[in-house]
Order: sequence, then structure tokens, then C-alpha cells
Amino acid sequence: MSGEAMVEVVAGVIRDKTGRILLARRTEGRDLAGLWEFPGGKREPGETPEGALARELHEELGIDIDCGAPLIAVPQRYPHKRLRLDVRHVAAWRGTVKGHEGQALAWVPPHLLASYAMPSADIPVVAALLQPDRYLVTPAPDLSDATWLDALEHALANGVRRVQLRAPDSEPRRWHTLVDAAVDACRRHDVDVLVNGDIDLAREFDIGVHLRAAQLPALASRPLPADRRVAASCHTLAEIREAERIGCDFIVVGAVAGTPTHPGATPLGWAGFAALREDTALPIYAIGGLGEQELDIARAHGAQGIAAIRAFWPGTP
Ligand SMILES: Nc1nc2c([nH]c(=O)n2[C@@H]2O[C@H](COP(=O)(O)OP(=O)(O)OP(=O)(O)O)[C@@H](O)[C@H]2O)c(=O)[nH]1
Repeated sequence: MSGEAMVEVVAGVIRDKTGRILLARRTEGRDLAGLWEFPGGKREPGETPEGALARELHEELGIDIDCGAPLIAVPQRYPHKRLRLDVRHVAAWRGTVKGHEGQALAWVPPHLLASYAMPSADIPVVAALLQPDRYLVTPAPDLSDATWLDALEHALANGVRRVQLRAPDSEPRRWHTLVDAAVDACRRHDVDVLVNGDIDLAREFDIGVHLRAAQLPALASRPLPADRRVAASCHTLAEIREAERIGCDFIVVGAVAGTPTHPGATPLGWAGFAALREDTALPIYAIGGLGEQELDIARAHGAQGIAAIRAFWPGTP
């Protein structure tokens, strides 16, 4: 990793009464000119993130704000600099929004954010605003099918919004029946569902696919159309580059902490996770010995959220 200094940037998610979000366009002559961004700027020495955001939004837009909760802090490497983009919700603001530095402004409905060209650090920010922060990976159906489906229903009722159906050693016919029932349950809850590894099964059920890193080199491009999710599990920067090459929508990276299922593996730790995060714009779920209680620390290191088996599966310790 380069020792080049990290520039600390803070930006705000400002909403109007209808829920639209404010973007500002970077003016000509600046780095990344023409791209849209969340209003904000560099922290000055001695400033808190909240203080820097209040100052920047006053200078750039003429508004006074109450800083709200952190959304995500994204470490990102650009060709000539490294920065950490610390994005805060703006809880309340007063005044009339106006571009005081000649910048164009746009109030954007959240579902249209992804259609604005933005710097790469903003890709994970938009994902953090729009996509689930927990990604359940199902355990193998060791007990009865009914027990497994019942646990899935409970996880969905508990608010899991994205699921990877995974059963490494299941008998194919039994797995097909279970996938059928699980997809049905996920559709009833309007939950995003992917199946591990099996592209044909994903096509048959018209769901997403979660690829193993070893599957990536053989694929020329993403195996499913743009409206079906393609994800991958990655452990190294080389694997992340493969996921980018085929056009994955998001990835899972780990193991961040130690896990009983991989006792010999050296965990990445949060610093190792953030170092990989810096080199890609893909949304990343952190996995490996993590649960709901790590969501805040995950977001503080640029993760979309947490992927887990045990932590999100009812009835497992
Ligand atoms: N405010 C803001 N800055 C962002 C976002 N995404 C992103 O990569 N940045 C980068 O964070 C830095 C913000 O610093 P700044 O707004 O004070 O920019 P500047 O023109 O003075 O800096 P420059 O010297 O890099 O051109 C810029 O390098 C900008 O490209 C974002 O969503 N909002």
C-alpha cells in the first residue's frame, strides 16, 4: 500500500421535502470536472467532520445545517491522490440552496442517482443509500427442509433484504426443490435473491448468481442481464479485478475477523479490508466472523454492510 497521505473529505446527503437528494456538478478546471458529487469538501486541520461539513455547505450552498448520522466513509485511490470520502446524512437545513461557486445543482430522486456520472468514491455511497446493508448466506440444509425454510422465513421477517442461497454439498434434486420454495419466499417479501455458483439454476429461476472467485477467469462477461444481480466472493485484489472485468454488481470480501469455519486462515482485519476497498469502486460486503453489531464499523471502513451465515440465520449460536 502506498504511504501517500490520505486527503480527508466530508460530504452531505441533503434531502428536500419530497426525498430528492442534492447533487452538485464539479466546475471546469478542477480535478474530476463535470462529474456530479455530494456537496462538501476537504477537512481543514483541526476541524471535526461535522464542523467541516457545516462550513463547506455554508460556503458552497449558503445553507446552515444540523449534521446527522454517518452513512459511509469510503477510502479511495485516484491516479494522483488518496482520499477518504466521509458521507453524513444532513438531519436538517435552513436557508435557500444556491450554487455560490458557479456549480450546477440537481435535486435527484434516489432511484435515479446511479444515472449521474460520479467520481468512483461515490459508487459505494450511492449503493449504501439504495441497497441492503445485510446479506444473508444460507447454511447447508442439514436438518429437514421444513426447518430450513422456516428459518429462512424468520430471517426475512427479521428484515434481511438480500439473500444468497448456498448449499455446497446438497443433493441436486433436493436443492432444486428447496431453491424453488426459497425463491418463492423471497419474492413474497420482495427480497433480492441470488444462488451460489450455479448460473443455469439462476437462469431457470430468473434470479441473481453469486460466483465463487475461481469461476471468474472462465467468464468473458457477466453471465446474466443487467436487471439480474451478479456478485462474487473475493479475497485478493487480483480476484477483485476479475469481478470488475466481468461487470459484477457487488462483491463479498473476507475473512475480516477469524471464523470457526476457517480456523487456519489469517483474517484481513479492518485495515486490510479498507486497503482493498481503496482500490475498487465496487460495493463490498465484509464477511467472516461478523454480525449486525459490526455494521457501523463496516460502514466506517467503506463496506456496504455485512454478509453472514450464522449471524443472520435464526436458531444458530
Ligand atoms: N465534495 C465531494 N468531493 C468528492 C466527492 N467524491 C469525490 O471523489 N470527491 C473528491 O474529494 C475532493 C473534495 O475536495 P474539494 O471539493 O475541496 O475539491 P477541490 O476542487 O478543492 O480539490 P481538488 O484539489 O482535488 O480539485 C476532490 O478531490 C473530489 O474530487 C463527493 O461526493 N463530494
